[in-house]
Amino acid sequence: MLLADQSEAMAFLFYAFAALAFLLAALVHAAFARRRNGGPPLPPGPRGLPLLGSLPLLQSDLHAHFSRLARTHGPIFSLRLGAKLGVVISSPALAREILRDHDAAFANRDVPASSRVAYGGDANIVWNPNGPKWRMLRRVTVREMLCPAGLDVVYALRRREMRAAAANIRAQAGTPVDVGAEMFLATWNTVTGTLWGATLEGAEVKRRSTVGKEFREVVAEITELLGRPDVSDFFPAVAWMDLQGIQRRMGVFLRRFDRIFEDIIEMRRKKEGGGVGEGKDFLEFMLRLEKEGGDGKTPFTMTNVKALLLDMVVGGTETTSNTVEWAMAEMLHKPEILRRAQAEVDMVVGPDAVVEESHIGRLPYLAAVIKETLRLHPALPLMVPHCPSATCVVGGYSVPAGARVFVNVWAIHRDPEVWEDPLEFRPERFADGGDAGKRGWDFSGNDFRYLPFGSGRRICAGVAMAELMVSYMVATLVHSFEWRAPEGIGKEAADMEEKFGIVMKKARPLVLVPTPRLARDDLYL
Ligand code: HEM
Repeated sequence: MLLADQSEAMAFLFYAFAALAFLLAALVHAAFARRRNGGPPLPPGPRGLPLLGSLPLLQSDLHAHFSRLARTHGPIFSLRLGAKLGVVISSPALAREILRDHDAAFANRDVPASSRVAYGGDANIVWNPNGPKWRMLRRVTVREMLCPAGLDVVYALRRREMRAAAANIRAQAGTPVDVGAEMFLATWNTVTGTLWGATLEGAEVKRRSTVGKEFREVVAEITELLGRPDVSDFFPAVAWMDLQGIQRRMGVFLRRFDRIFEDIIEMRRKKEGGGVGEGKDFLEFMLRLEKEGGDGKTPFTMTNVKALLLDMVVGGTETTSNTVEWAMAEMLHKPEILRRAQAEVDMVVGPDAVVEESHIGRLPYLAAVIKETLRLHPALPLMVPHCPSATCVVGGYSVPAGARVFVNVWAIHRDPEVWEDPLEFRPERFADGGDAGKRGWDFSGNDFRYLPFGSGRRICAGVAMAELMVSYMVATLVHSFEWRAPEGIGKEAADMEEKFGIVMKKARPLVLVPTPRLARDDLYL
């Protein structure tokens, strides 16, 4: 239960102040009622409790909970969350209406109170409304950092980090290794290296893992808080009280990142003798843009610099490393898939060489493994909620402006109407002969039955980087090592329980024992 972990005092305060919000809720209700009289009805849905609606009834596995509700109420349903209306979409046809037919209206966000703590909530890409500012932030980020050409420039950095990760795992051969933690560190170093050209200080093995763990925990906390329904969002009148303490906790984590960003910017400025140099990394580019005051049409401030850094380190790290962790967990359960992936990489790379990014295009089975992983374990199971700027008709129902719209991509990816044996991990469906393979389903979001990165204007800005990093990491892990469960634990080492957050993770970390399988030891250096 959402509110089960609140202290009694908090609960008392909440119910006391909820009364204040009653008036607001009544007004909203009246507005909805007027709309019902004038146009199509609101989507059906659970009745919920007076005033609070379904808020206290939400379950912590929100994606699965919504999926269960869809079975009763249909592929579009609404639920009252305090003074706000939530709408949940669980079918490809309706996702298409939202993300293609009404893309302009739905390409907006309902900024959570916890995100306003971060640079006001509208200085970055993720939470900016569809408009010139968002377009500019997204354009410069993709053009300068995340497009294939921008990524090519920093291949050496990705290679160095991947080799360091392989060496680090090699050093732990025969002992249990936390696969997600290793991959997080590699991703973190790659993303921050691409942003400001630096890896974490103190690269010796011990230091590497402690620092990686520290940041992983912070990012995981942030994405968990972002996924948690917050009373402040549903009763704006009492938002200032921060009854669940979500804004306060978010503030602590964000101040930590802010200090890191300030230090890095300061160091960069000192290095350049007070000015901004001609360097090639993304920070350098942003500092120049900030100095020029923007692109001539839209201003670009220091707050934007830091907010974009935050977007990248929060949006680009855990999403990627969790996907690798799920892929490895699935393969532990199906050794024949691991064997087939290894055979493919062995054939292309050979046993006395290491995987390079240039090999990836020649690994179609590995690509199918990754697509299948993202089908069953989409990193953002409810995407980032959308919010229509105007009332739209979807599936014959009114979706009012300002509603919080969840596209349940997790449910769509497990829909038996779309997928044969939907709960089976079967990469073959994405390989050449498979149904999804024949249909050419990829990450572009053009087919609404498969959209792990979203679709339309708000599609993930980092698709190219994510695909590259996940493929490179999984290829390296399966090529360089044999993997088995730790002694006495068996396949429980890779139990598949999920922990919901805006980014979904494994409830328990995947811990496996690696054995080197490359021909020579020096290949791990
Ligand atoms: C496997 C890895 C990843 C997955 C599955 C993923 C998936 C997604 C999804 C589903 C969205 C929301 C789309 C929507 O709301 O319609 C999103 C947004 C976003 N992602 Fe990713 N992502 C991944 C990695 C990355 C990386 C590596 C970066 C950058 C370094 C990144 C940057 C962003 C940004 C900036 C947005 C916000 C886009 C906007 O609101 O305009 N993501 N991602």
